[in-house]
Amino acid sequence: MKHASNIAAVAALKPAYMGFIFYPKSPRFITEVSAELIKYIPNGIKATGVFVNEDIEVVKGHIFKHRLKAVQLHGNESVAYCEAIKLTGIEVIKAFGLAESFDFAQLVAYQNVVDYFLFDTQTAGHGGSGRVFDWNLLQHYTLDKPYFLSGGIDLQHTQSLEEINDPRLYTLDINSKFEVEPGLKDIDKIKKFINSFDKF
Ligand SMILES: O=C(O)c1ccccc1N[C@@H]1O[C@H](COP(=O)(O)O)[C@@H](O)[C@H]1O
Repeated sequence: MKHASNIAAVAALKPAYMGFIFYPKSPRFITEVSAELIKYIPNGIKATGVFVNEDIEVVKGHIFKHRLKAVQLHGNESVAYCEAIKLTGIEVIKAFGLAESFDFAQLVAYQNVVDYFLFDTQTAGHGGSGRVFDWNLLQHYTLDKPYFLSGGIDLQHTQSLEEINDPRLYTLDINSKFEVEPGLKDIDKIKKFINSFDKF
């Protein structure tokens, strides 16, 4: 999210979270000017900073400056790193890129530190790929911690998403498939997506 009127239009749809990408290599990277717009997000929506292997003091700076309610960590952030962010009092969402080779055992060490896991598609770019992973891999996830499902979710996935019967699936994270251009969300398409569900 980068543009004031687009942020307001998405906020009007009342998502639980709105994400702002503080990763310089992303086409959705927000500058200082666009980061200022976060303050216009209503209290009921969690303004979320998305970071990739960022210096922890830089993350903390954004948390306080922009009054973030959550951070979404998309790199190789350690358990200790997540713990330090958690001490700031905000919600920590730790993202993992899934692929056949993914070792689910590594999640055990994070489970008591983070609020949610986020399962995305494993790519070199760390996220925002628009690619879907094989959701059957989630059969190997044995912990109780609820998770966000992410990675290339599009309008065409509604029915398959409805069929996922997993109480740990906390919410869906949509991104690049609902854009007119990077950082500019397609409001009509998001409305269609929301209205196509009975659950979520
Ligand atoms: O969106 C990005 O550019 C991005 C860059 C680096 C890390 C995370 C990023 N976005 C997050 O990636 C997932 C999946 O997005 P997509 O649906 O595949 O486009 C999502 O959680 C975004 O918040």
